[in-house]
Amino acid sequence: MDKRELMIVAEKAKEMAYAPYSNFKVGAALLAKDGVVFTGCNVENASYGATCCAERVAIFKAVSDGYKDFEAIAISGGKKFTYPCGICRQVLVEFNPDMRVIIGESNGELKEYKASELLPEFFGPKELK
Ligand SMILES: O=c1ccn([C@H]2C[C@H](O)[C@@H](CO)O2)c(=O)[nH]1
Ligand SMILES: [Zn+2]
Repeated sequence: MDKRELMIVAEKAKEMAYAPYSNFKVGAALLAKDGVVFTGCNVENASYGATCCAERVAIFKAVSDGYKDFEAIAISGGKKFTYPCGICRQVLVEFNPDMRVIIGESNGELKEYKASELLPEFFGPKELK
């Protein structure tokens, strides 16, 4: 699956977002190394801090289904590029600092980063060994 196809899956996942407070819907599509794709959407809560971002929903779904090796994640949010928040960046580098992070604009333009580029000098699993 190429990055444009992965972004289309993320756009579709965004339709499931539960975002009655921010009205900012986000979808994510996470590509595992064996080709399986997991989706996520943001899930908000009346107790705002209980909200979970689309990216983490996708990662946690995948991990709970036994997947830990991820190749790429596409994120679809607003009209402009929606970058993952700090907490999600931390969760992405945990599993693969080289994971490709694909973000897009409504005009179809895509940008791609490595997860570690978005969180330089991160605290990770190696610190606890
Ligand atoms: O990359 C992002 C940025 C924001 N959000 C969600 C969290 C919250 O529900 C809403 C507004 O911050 O967007 C995500 O899911 N992913
Ligand atoms: Zn986040």
